[in-house]
Amino acid sequence: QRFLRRSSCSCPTLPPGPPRGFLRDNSGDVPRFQHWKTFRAWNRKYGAVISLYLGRTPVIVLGTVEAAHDLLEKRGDIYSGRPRNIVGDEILSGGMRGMGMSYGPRYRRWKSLIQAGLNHTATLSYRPLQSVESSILMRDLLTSQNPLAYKDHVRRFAMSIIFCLAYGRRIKTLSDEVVLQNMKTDGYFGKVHPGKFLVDSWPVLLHLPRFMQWFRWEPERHRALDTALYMSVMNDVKRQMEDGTAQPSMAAYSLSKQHEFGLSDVETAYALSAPWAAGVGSTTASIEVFLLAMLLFPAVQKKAQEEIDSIVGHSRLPGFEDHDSLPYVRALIKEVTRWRCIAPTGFPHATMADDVYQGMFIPQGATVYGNIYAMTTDPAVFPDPDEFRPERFLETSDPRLLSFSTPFGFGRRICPGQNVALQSIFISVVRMLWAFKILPGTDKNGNAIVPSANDFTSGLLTRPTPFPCRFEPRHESAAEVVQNEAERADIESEAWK
Ligand code: HEM
Repeated sequence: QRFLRRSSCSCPTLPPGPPRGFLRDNSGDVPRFQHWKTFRAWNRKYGAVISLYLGRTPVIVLGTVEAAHDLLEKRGDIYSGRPRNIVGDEILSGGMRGMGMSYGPRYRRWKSLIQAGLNHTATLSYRPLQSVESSILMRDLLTSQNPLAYKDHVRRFAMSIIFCLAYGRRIKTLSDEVVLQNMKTDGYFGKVHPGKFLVDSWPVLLHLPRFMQWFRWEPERHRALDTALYMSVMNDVKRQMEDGTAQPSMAAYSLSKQHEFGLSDVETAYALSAPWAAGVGSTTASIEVFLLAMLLFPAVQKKAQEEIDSIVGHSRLPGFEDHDSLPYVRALIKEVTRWRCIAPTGFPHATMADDVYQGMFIPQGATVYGNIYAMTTDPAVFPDPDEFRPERFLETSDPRLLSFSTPFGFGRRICPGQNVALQSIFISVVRMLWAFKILPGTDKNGNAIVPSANDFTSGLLTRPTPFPCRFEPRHESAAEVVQNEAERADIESEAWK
């Protein structure tokens, strides 16, 4: 009612957008598959700030970095909420997953634990761990015969880093019981998006007698499983702390300071699961995007390898100490995160008060998407956006490119794990480039299977659909150095047993 009145008087009106359909609802116009493409088309047609309705909720989509900066960053006091997600956040997660929490005291308590584990100094301290895991990844890639096996190796690499920094223990194989349990959680969580359940559109159903609230049954069963898993991995650390065998980890630190964070046991357990929930799929998908780009743009692969050879030579693996001497590789990684961003609409923010921007009314309770996909493919900022061209980040003085972090979101909700992610990506990417010719798989006649640049999954996160990829040692010493480094890593990794 309020929104209708606003838009039909002389007060500022909602931003322009696609024509409202039946009951003013645009849900039918938003495809289930890769909805970000439609959002981008609307941003191009109607402007940098557009509005639509999903059910009864006004939705604002921001299509340029400037608009995202003006609103999500500069007006963070208004734009840092999250939309209500009854099934996903309230029923399935008991309101304990920080990513879905609205901005307020509970979120800030959660965030202080996350910051303690992912701040700049903590992130630098994970480099030895990331180095060890990447050495093991290199051996996995060198020795595996199956051209699709890299997916599991990369996933194990990303998972083990996150699990170690959160709980101080490695994941040696994807058949680890904790991983198998977690797959059930992840699988279900991925399916719980707002709009799927009637109660998200009709919260009045929450007034039904509880035994009649059929929509609770399945998520509540999953919540019990998730809680048991998160508590059990945290309690393992508690026991190790009592025995004096605990490794430094986010869990050990936050348990030792639990009263300062002001979180209960179960809230702490859920907070510790956040890197796991947000950091594994995203890092894995980014490394897959890197591999896809290397198959499709072999000249870029070669140029990066030449840079690495000139700085590192052939007798040792590159490491973090080489980071600052490899500008092309650094630009290549930025381009990986831009060329095919893996969180195309970010995670939705929500407004906590009414606002007016450039004469347009943005109501309290609106869902606000930063359209990362539109921003990272804007030809005015990134000419020929489908081209994978690291040079665009080197031959520029445009501040938007020099401090490029768009793929990680905006303002107070910006990804707190971005530096952990970038370190994992750097160390794996630079070592793969050093050691291997990254080549397409071949069919039974020996012809290269060139993957599509556009075949991606849909969801909150997107990743390339699987494509075969081969890893061929680039020079005489590569295999030997990889094997030796992996043996050393086996010994060093004992620290995180
Ligand atoms: C390349 C890899 C990654 C990408 C592209 C990425 C991207 C994002 C994006 C777009 C958001 C939403 C920001 C917003 O609301 O504006 C986000 C949030 C978040 N990310 Fe990441 N992320 C990555 C890796 C990681 C890693 C490795 C971790 C943990 C170690 C992590 C932890 C989180 C958490 C906890 C949030 C929620 C923050 C909040 O709601 O306040 N992410 N990420």
